[in-house]
Parts: sequence; structure tokens; C-alpha cells
Amino acid sequence: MPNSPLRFIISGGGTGGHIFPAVAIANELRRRLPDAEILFVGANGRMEMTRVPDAGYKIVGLDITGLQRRLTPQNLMFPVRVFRSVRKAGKLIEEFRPDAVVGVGGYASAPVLLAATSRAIPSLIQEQNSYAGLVNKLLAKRVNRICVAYDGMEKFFPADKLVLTGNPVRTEISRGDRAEALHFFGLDPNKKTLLVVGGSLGARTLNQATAAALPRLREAGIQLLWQTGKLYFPEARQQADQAAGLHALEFIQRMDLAYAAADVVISRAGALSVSELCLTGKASILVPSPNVAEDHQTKNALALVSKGAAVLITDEHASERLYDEALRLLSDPERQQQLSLRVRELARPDATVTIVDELLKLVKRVKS
Ligand SMILES: CC(=O)N[C@H]1[C@@H](OP(=O)(O)OP(=O)(O)OC[C@H]2O[C@@H](n3ccc(=O)[nH]c3=O)[C@H](O)[C@@H]2O)O[C@H](CO)[C@@H](O)[C@@H]1O
Repeated sequence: MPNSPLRFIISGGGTGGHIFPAVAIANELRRRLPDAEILFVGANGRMEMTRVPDAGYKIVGLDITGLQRRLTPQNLMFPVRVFRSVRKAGKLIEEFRPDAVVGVGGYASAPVLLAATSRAIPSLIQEQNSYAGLVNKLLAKRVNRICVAYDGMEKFFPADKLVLTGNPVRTEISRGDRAEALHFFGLDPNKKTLLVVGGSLGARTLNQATAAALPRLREAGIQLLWQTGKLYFPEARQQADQAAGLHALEFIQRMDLAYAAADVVISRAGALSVSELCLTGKASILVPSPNVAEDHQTKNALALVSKGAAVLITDEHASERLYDEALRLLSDPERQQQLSLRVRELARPDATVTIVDELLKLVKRVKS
């Protein structure tokens, strides 16, 4: 390894499912190489522009968005924005001079990986899902290594570049302390707690089903941590009842404590949510989003459900069945225990370390 500190750019974002794996990789780099310089590159206006600085890292934003499915004035500007973003990414790369670049998916990773690979800078993609994202598919031929979380990804990527690592989860996620968590959220240690998470942006179906179930939860003496996302939060705040232990939260900063407090979790089946449920060993009911490419959340959920490690309720059936199932599970500690044991078996606690090993191998190869 050279004496001067290594430099890394981590690019991508859009939603938590891209941002938090990127933060996990950065944290592991910083743990191993305390002097390393790490710069994030995201898309202006997207979630990474606040969440990444919250996690303690610098981020630069590009003016890049996706293509709308309809013909809109925004779409006409699309090629111009792509051109400008690639140019800005190229400038950033020349100024920052990274030893390697990581792409985690999402729009901002495209111009950055393009600019890096055209300058022969080592590059690695981390793909979270069992169905490859568009940006990652387009760039697969140009990058050096592709770290994936599921078998069978040769369908999308060159087999010789693939490494099966699992998804990188922030280490603190599975270290939350239950007593601290109950105190943090103002919950009663003598009551059961249900956590509802609609992915990083919130989920309408889960919000509607939860709002309708509030009287049943109150009657059953169940406490609730209900993550609503931005849009539904004002309404949910009116509907929830803190005095009865029913809490609505727009976004949960301390997911470690939210998981630690929960007896049962209702969740969308985004790739990182699923990986976190495995690591925290939580009994869960998964409601895959029907609005994602190739129905990939159902595939994420089935990886657990087919092993008896989680319960699946489809989005379509959530309004009638979700809370019957949740109340049943909350009153059945034995079943919770069974799900917990099985889901833990599917965890890949070494994912982040393996990804950083791969990244450092690429750097070493170039430097030696
Ligand atoms: C609608 C959509 O496009 N969803 C995709 C998005 O999901 P989404 O962004 O919802 O991602 P995931 O479920 O994979 O991960 C959510 C992440 O946000 C964190 N979190 C969530 C809520 C909260 O209040 N606080 C918080 O910190 C979770 O701990 C987790 O780390 O990216 C995932 C990974 O590519 C995909 O599998 C999903 O299909």
C-alpha cells in the first residue's frame, strides 16, 4: 500500500436502499483506513444530499434525474443534463483523483462510473437486488468488480466480475439495546411493540392499513412505531396517539433502536430492509411493493418466506389481512421465536468486510 492516504469516491443514491449500503461501505473503509479520503457524489434534491452528511461524510450533488415514461419538457432536457453531469463528474474525478470508485446504483452513479472507467480508475458496483438496476446493467461491462447479494446474477452481469457478498448493512443496525430503545422512543417495557416501516420513502398501503388498525392496536394494548414517510406524516400525526403508545414518525434516524424495541416488524421488502431483518433476527410480515421493476421486492421477500423465515402478505390483500396476521403473530411468542431463529440463519454479517476487501484488492493491483 502507498504511504499517502487512499482516496475513494462513492456514488449513487435516490433512496435509502442505495444510500445506506454506501454509508456502510464508507464506515468500513474509515474503520480500516482512518486516513482515507472519502467523497460521496449524489443527485441534487435527492435523499442522499441530507442523509450522507448526517452520517458524517462530504457529498457533492449532480443535476441528474431519470427519464420520465411520458414525453415531458423535463425529458427534452434529459440529454443536456446527462452531458453536463458526465462533464461535472469528470472534473470531480480529475480534481479529487480517487484511487477507486464505487457505484451503489441510482442516477448519480452513472456519470461518475462513466468518467472513472474512461480514465482507467478501478471501479466496483454494489447491486442490492436480485434484479439488476438499469444503471448497473449499463455499466457492468466497464467496471472491474460487481458485488451482489443473490445467486444467479450472471443473467445480468459478466460472470467473471461477480462476487457474491450479500448486502452491506451498517454495523450499528444489529447492536441496538432494547432498554435504551424503549426509553428513547418513550415506550412501556411491559407492552408488546410493533414496528411498521414503509421503506425509506414510506408506503401508502402500509399507512392506510395501519391508520385503519389503530383502534384494534389500542384495544389489544400494543405499542406502535409507525414510520410514515414524508407525504402521509401530517395526517398520521393527527391519527396516532402518543399517550396510548401509538407513535407516528416521518423518518427513523435510529433504525438500530427501532429494531431493538420491536417484537414484530411489518415492512416493505426493499433489499436492505430484508438484509437488516436477517441481521437483527426480527419476526416480520413482508408486504412487497408492487411498484418496482420486475416485481423484485416479491423475490426479495420470497428468499425469506420460502425458508419459513418471514410471513408474506401481498399489497393487494394488505387492507383486509395484514393486521389480522400482525395481531396473531404479536400474541404468539413461540412463532416469533421460530421466525427469528430462521431469519438469523440467512444473515450475511461479513458482506461489508468482503466488499471492502474486493475494493482494496483492485487498488493494490493498480498500485503494485
Ligand atoms: C420503492 C423503491 O424503489 N424501493 C427500492 C428501494 O427501497 P428503499 O429505499 O425503501 O430501500 P430498502 O428497503 O432496501 O432500505 C431502506 C433503508 O432505509 C433505512 N431507513 C428506512 C426507513 C427509516 O425511517 N429510516 C431508515 O434509516 C433502512 O434501515 C434501510 O437501510 O431500494 C431498494 C434497494 O435497492 C430496493 O430493493 C427497493 O425495491
